[in-house]
Amino acid sequence: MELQATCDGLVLCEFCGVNSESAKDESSVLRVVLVGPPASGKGSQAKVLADELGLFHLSTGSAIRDHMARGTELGERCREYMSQARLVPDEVAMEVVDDEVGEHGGGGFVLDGFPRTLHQAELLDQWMRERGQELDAVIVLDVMQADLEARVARRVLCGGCGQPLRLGGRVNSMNDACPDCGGELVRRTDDDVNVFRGRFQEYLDMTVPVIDHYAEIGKLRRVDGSRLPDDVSRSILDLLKPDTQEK
Ligand SMILES: Nc1ncnc2c1ncn2[C@@H]1O[C@H](COP(=O)(O)OP(=O)(O)O)[C@@H](O)[C@H]1O
Repeated sequence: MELQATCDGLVLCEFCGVNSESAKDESSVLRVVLVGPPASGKGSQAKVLADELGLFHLSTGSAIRDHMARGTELGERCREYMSQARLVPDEVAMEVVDDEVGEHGGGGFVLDGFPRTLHQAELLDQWMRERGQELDAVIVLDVMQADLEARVARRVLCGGCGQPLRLGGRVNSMNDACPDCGGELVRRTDDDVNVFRGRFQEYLDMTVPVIDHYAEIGKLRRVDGSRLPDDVSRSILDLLKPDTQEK
C-alpha cells in the first residue's frame, strides 16, 4: 500500500483515499518502552504516559490474556505458557506487538512488558529498523527488591469492582469492604511472596540484559520508581520533554 503525504501534513492512502490515523507527522511521534521489575508500577505509569502524551499503550500481558479470553489461535498458543506462569516464546510475544502496534501505534506508543528478553529487544530493534523507525527512550523504573516485596504484601483487589487497593491506604485489613462498591477484598495469586520472588529472579536473569543493551546504545533513562506514583509520572514526563519538544 502506498501512502502519500497531503498538503495538511496528513497521509493519504493511494487506494482508498482515506487520511489514516497513522498520518500524524512522523516527527511528532514518540516511541517509548517502560521496563521495570514486577510491582514497580510500570503498568500504571504506562497508562499515565499514554493518556498524557496521546500514545497507544500496549501491555503484552493484557493483550495475551485478551487473546485467550477471545479464544483466538494466538491465545491458544499462549495458554500453556500462561497457565504455568512461563514467558511465551519470543517470536509469539513479537507477533502480539506486530499486530497491535502495527495496527494502532502509528501515532506513537508506549510498550509495557515488552521486550522482556534480549532476543525480544533484538526482534523489536529489527522490526523498527524495517519501518525506518527507532525508539526514543527506554525508561527503567528502579525499585529495590525489599520495597517491592513490601508493596506486594500490601496489595489487594476488590473482588466486586476489580479496583486495586492497598492495605494501610483506603482499607486496613482483608476484612474491610471495598470503600467504593462494598465488595469483598481478595489477593492476586501473583501477590504471594514466593511467586513474586520467582518473577523477580526471572526479571534479573532475562530482563536486566535488555536494560544493559539499551544502555549500551544510549537509549536508557533511569527513574526512581520508589516514590509516590504522581512524582514518578512527573519525572518520566520531564525526562521525555526534550523529545516531545524537539519533535
Ligand atoms: N514480553 C513477553 N514475553 C513473553 N511472555 C510474555 C511477555 N509479556 C507477557 N507475557 C506473558 O504474559 C504473562 C503476564 O504478563 P505480565 O506482563 O506479567 O502481565 P501483568 O503484569 O499484567 O500480570 C507472563 O507471565 C507471560 O506468560
